[in-house]
Order: sequence, then C-alpha cells, then structure tokens
Amino acid sequence: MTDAAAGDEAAGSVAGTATADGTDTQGDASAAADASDAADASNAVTAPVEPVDLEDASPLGDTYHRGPVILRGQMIPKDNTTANLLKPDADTDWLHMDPWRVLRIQSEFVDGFGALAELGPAVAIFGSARTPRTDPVYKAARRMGSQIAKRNIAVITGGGPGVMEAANRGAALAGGKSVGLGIELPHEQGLNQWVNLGMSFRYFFVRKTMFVKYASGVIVCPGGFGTLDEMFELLTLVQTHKVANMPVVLYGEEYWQGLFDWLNGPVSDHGMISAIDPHLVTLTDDPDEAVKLVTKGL
Ligand SMILES: C/C(=C\CNc1ncnc2c1ncn2[C@@H]1O[C@H](COP(=O)(O)O)[C@@H](O)[C@H]1O)CO
Repeated sequence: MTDAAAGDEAAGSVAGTATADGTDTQGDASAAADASDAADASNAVTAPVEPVDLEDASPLGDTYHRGPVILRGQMIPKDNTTANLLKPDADTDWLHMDPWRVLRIQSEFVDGFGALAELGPAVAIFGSARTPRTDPVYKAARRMGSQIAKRNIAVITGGGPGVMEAANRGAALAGGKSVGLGIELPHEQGLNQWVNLGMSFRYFFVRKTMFVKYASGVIVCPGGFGTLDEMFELLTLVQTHKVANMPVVLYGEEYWQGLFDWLNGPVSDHGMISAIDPHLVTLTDDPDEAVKLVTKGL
C-alpha cells in the first residue's frame, strides 16, 4: 500500500486522492463535504457521512496529484516532494541541472539590473582582449574612454584586458564611471584594475543584455569573435526594433572596411540584408570624432 493509500484509508474514503505533498483528501464525490469539514473540523466528527459514488472510483486505485498531472497505480511515487525537500542530499547532481540553472540565470539578471539601474547615461566600448598596451588602438581606446568620461557619461566595457582595459583606464583616470561587465572564464584574471563599478557574469547572454540595456551608443574597436558577436548582436536587435536605434561607431577604418564592403556588396546583393543605414554605422579613424558621434544624443 502506498503512503497515499494509507492516508486515504485513515480518511475513511474508498477512492481517495493524495496530493504531491503527501496530504490526502477524499474522492471527488465528497469534495464538497471535504470543504465544509476543513472549515470546521469538529463538525467532521458529527456530520453525516456522504455516500460515495463507487462508479467514480478509478479501477487503477488512488489518484495522486502533482500540479496539473495525475498519477495512479504504479506511477505513484514512493516518496513525495516535501520528503524530498527535507531529505539530506548525498547526490548533488541536481545542482548542475537546468531547473536550478534557471534560478542562477535569473539571479544574474537581478544582480546586473540592480548594479546598473542608477548608472545614468553610458556608452559601451567593445574591442579585442588581446590588444597590447603598446598598440595605437590601445592609446585611442584610452583617449575615447577619457573623453566620454569627461562628458559625464559612463564607459562600459567587458572588463577584460586589451581595448577594454584601455577604455576603463581612460575613464577612471578622468574621474568618471568606469564599468566592467566581465565574464567568468577559466584561466582568466578577472576584471581589469581600472574598473570602478564591476560585475562578473557566468553567462554571456545575460552580460550582453546589460550592454544593450544600459548603453545608448557603442564604439567598436578592432577585435575578433567576441567583438564581432557583440557588434552583430546589437545590429540585429536594432534592425528588428528590439532596442531603440543607437549610434554604432566603428573605430579603425582600414580594419573594418573589408567587412562592410562585403556586407554592402555580396550580402546585400543576395538580398540577405537591406542596405546598411549610414546613420546607424559610421567608420572613423579619429577617436575624438568617434566620441562626438557616439555621444551625440546624450
Ligand atoms: C582571451 C583573452 C582574454 C579573455 N577575457 C575577456 N574578458 C572580458 N571580456 C572578454 C574577454 N574576452 C572576450 N571578451 C568580450 O569579447 C570582446 C573581445 O573579444 P575578442 O574575441 O578579443 O574580440 C570584448 O568586447 C569583451 O566584451 C586574452 O587574454
């Protein structure tokens, strides 16, 4: 006999039901009597017993409810959710399963929104994690970070090395808000030392949401897959009107020209994109012009 059945017997029901909690109720035919019994337990002793319609009883025995799902016979679990909750875990596999992961993702969104809600106007600077400090692009990114901060606009980067460090460095040394939204990567050192408001994310997609939600313009410096991913995500969201139109400035004409020739050439000729709005994406070699363009509406 299952726990559920044992509970039903105690309740004096022929075809009782058991909840996922392991608390038992009587069968459907006596549901109304159940409700009034619950309202006044003392009446339950003296109230006349309602006749149970045996026709309604399942030949499979008790019904076990788990939310909208019902289980009968051999499908009824031997334990119940409350017992599972209270049971000490020898096996921790559940920690790595999707339902639990959903809560971690949710908490990352909550932390991110909480950290950035009062940031104010901001511009994101994307670019390679590998740019050496001696590279002219590093110098340019540092200048752009500084110029943006001097306009009282926060600078948001991926918080890593290379272009990210340069932009954060410029912003922090200019006395501005220098935001680093880092990503947890094995063997990586974490946020660069020039970040004064930082958070490390486990999930790339949560972190990308933060860039898009809190930046009102973006400067894209030369970079690889990470930079391209961030730029194309933004362009896709703008194109599909999921986010408001915002200036996207590509720093480094020679570096980017080939990609945009290809987009405006074969990709457009095959009808895969409509012509790129020249107001949306601008290429420049001048860090000051990049800053002017990206901060125009702020
Ligand atoms: C691979 C190296 C460092 C990785 N560390 C990163 N930290 C934070 N953000 C990163 C990192 N790597 C990539 N990103 C993000 O992508 C963009 C740069 O990627 P790319 O492939 O180098 O173009 C950047 O905007 C970040 O948001 C080397 O030490």
